[in-house]
Formats: sequence, C-alpha cells, structure tokens
Amino acid sequence: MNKTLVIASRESALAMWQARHIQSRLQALYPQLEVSILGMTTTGDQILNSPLAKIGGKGLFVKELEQALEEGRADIAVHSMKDVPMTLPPGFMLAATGEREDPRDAFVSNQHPNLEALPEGSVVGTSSLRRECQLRARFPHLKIEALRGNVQTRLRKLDEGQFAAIILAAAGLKRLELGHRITALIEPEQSLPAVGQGALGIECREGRDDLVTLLAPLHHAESAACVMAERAMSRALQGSCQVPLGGFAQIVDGELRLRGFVASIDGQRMIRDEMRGKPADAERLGAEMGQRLIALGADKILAELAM
Ligand SMILES: NCc1[nH]cc(CCC(=O)O)c1CC(=O)O
Repeated sequence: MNKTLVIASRESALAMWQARHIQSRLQALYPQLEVSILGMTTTGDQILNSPLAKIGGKGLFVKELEQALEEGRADIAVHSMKDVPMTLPPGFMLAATGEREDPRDAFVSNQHPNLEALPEGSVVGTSSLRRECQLRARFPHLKIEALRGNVQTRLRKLDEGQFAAIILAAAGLKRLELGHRITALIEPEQSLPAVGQGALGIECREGRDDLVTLLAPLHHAESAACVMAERAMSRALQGSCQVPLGGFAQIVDGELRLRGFVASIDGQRMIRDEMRGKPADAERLGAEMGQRLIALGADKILAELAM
C-alpha cells in the first residue's frame, strides 16, 4: 500500500471541508497512511460574473483537479457529485461515492419564514435553472435573480439586502456548520433536487483498483445506486447546467424510486416522471427514465434550449 495519499480539492470552504472530511476518515481507517490535501483554484471558481449555464457548466470545477491526477500530483479528487459532469473524460473513474447528506434545497431568508410567505415581486436569488423553473412554476409572482459565488458569498449577498431570500443546497450549509441559516427545507415534491446533490464523489485515474480497495469503507452502496440512477437519467437527456432538469432517487423499502423532470425555463412546461426498480438496476432504470422523458416531449424542450 502507498505510504502517502494526496487529495486534490478546490479551495472553497465547502470543497476544503469535504476534502478534510475524507482525509480524516482515511486517517482514522489507516493510521499509517499520510494523507495531504492539494488545494487548487478552478476556472469555475474564477469566473464569478456570469451564470454557470453561460460559461460552460460543470466541467469547469473539475478539470484542473483531473489535471493534477493526470500529472501524478494527486491520487484522488474529492467532488460534490453535483459538480461532476455526467460522463468522465477517458482515463478517469469514480472510485467511491460517499453517504449522501440531506439532498434537499434550502430556503434562506432573514425576513420571511418560507417561499409561500414571500410577497409579490420579492427577489429570490439563485443561478440554478433547475431551481428557477420550479420556482417560476409555483410562484409566478416572484422575481428570480442571478446569484453566484461560494456559499459564504451567497449568504453575504442575502445579508446585504440584495435578495428577499435565496435558495441553496441544504448539504453545503450543513457541512459548513451553517445549518442554522436554513429558514425552511424545501421538499423534493416542491423542488426536485439536482442530480447528485448532497453526495460526495471520489475520482481517480482509471485502473487504480488499489484506490478502490482503499476507499471501499467510504463507499455507500445505497447512495451510489441512487446517484448512478440520477446520472444515467441526466446522461440520456444530455443534461448539464444549461438544462433545467432535476433528478432524485431514494431507496424506499429496498426499492429504488427515481423521480425526474425537464422543464422550460419559464416553468410553463414541465415534463416529469417516476419509476421504481431494483437498486442493482440503477443505471438501466435511469437510462430508461431519460428515454421516457424524451418520449414525453423533453426532446422538444431540449431542442429549443439549444437554439
Ligand atoms: N453548485 C455548487 C455546489 N455544489 C455542491 C453544492 C452543495 C453541496 C452538495 O450538493 O453536495 C453547491 C452549492 C449549492 O448548490 O448551494
């Protein structure tokens, strides 16, 4: 076994929390192993003034980390699965998927108890097309405005009064010990989470079966099956940040329940479906779900978005 292991991580507080979390779990499991963290800034962290959907999406947060793996400067990269593109570049693989944190979106406001209480014209901050279209569908009287930056930056913009409320992932807030800032949790029926939201993924170079073995105690099979189903669905839809799409799987009584939707940005048209199957069939189930959404008209919405 290697005597040292290097974790590549983005330098945002959330990414560093996640890397340290994996570091301390590995150190507890393998006291002989020296685990260090290589912090790095990604293109996605640098471009803060334009919406993610415009600048090219998820890959921007992982590319530099993959380069470090490629060049042997690091052994593993820890990611929020939400930020990992649906198809990894050739030569890379997921070594493990951690147990999922709360997958729900969180409503954060200093004045209002929940979305329902927001008066007409209130400005809600989010840069996620998925959150935006679901909000527009339920609350056409609200104004949605762009909100980017890391979790702390977003909270600061709320506190400065630029927004009546903002929507964030509950998982990020909880990990950063900012759970007390959550004003209300939004149930999946109201805001279906993003594919992979709340789950950590550990990436490595293909063929590093030694790392898969090393990381096996951190792998959570149920979370992995759920995230795999969601990702297969999104892949079938060629999902990215540019597409208003949600996917969320859970294991209920031993059965995998997958829900998904694709919507127009104004939230006027929303195509949704739900499937159940065996967790062992997660990937096939997800792919089938994607095809079903396409058959229900998602392809039309996707074609319009591409124009
Ligand atoms: N898009 C950035 C991002 N990537 C992962 C999380 C939250 C943590 C997670 O989902 O695991 C966030 C912040 C957010 O959406 O509020």
